Amino acid sequence: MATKFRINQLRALSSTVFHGIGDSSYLHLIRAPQNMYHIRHFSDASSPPLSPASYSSAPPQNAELLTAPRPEKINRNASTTSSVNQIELAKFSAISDTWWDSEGPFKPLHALNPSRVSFIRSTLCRHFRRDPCSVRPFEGLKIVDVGCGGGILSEPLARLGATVTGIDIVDKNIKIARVHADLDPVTSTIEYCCTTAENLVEQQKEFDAVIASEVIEHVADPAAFCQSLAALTVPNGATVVSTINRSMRAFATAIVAAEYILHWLPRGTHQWSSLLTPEELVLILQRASISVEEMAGFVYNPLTGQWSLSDDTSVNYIAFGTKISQQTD
Ligand SMILES: C[S@@+](CC[C@H](N)C(=O)[O-])C[C@H]1O[C@@H](n2cnc3c(N)ncnc32)[C@H](O)[C@@H]1O
Ligand SMILES: [Mg+2]
Repeated sequence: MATKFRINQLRALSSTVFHGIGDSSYLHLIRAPQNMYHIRHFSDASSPPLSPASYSSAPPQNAELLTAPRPEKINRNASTTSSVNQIELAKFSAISDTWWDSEGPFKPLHALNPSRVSFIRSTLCRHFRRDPCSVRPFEGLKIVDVGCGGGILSEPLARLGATVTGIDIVDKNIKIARVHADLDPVTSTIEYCCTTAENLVEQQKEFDAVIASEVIEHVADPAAFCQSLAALTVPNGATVVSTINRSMRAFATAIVAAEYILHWLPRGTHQWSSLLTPEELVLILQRASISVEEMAGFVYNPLTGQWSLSDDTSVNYIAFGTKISQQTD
């Protein structure tokens, strides 16, 4: 049974790629214009959308994750810090005064920013029916930037008109984000808070769009983290997650080259075992009631030193999903 039909019409226009992911779910990734994939979920393996031969014969790379039991629902009244990984936080705390040094340890995030803002702008404009040519297309939208760090992404979102809340568990990051945002009256409207997504869930906060960029690979429990992101998203709202693929190419480039050869990032920034493949991310978001509808990769051009959007999700990628409305009896 297909759980998503909205993008049916794209099938006629685009080449299709199928991935078998586990015993009971399939993803149908449809190559679409603008270097993006559109995604359909099939939850019944007994009636796949095309012949089984269309599916990848390779087994899922992380079968144990794909077959893991569904995470418990977040208890809004319980105090939980399921996303906090103290070792990861110590890494960010150690380099927190370099957030706005575009040649420092966060250089890759500065370089990535135009491409991820472009993806977020186009997907949110489509979803919320905003004019992408408008100067402030996000006017009136409440957005939370979860794991905002120094505010590299929060600031352009505020400039696009959104009412932005930036949260991060490292207090030093929030202080630096605050000081930097206050340099410009437009970004000084950002509300920064040292907290976690699960704490905001406890406070019953909700946002039109929830963004967690380059954070999920640093949290203790990605599935519980996605549950929190979903709980923070209003029904029919948007959730955007970007991260690094657990592929051999990502190991060679994002870890070996970036950390050990080019020294873009401190050694040990990323743990191979903490990375998620796009299929795994789509599944855990789906289990959290977020239906991923669009995905894009980021590719780095060593000649220009710039990143751009691509259909190559083998290293860095970003996913846009919508919160499935719960049916009430
Ligand atoms: C690689 S940085 C990304 C910063 C920002 N999203 C960006 O892309 O520019 C990851 C950030 O997530 C924060 N973080 C990690 N785990 C967190 C958690 N459980 N709750 C909130 N923030 C967290 C870290 O402190 C760090 O600032
Ligand atoms: Mg990272």
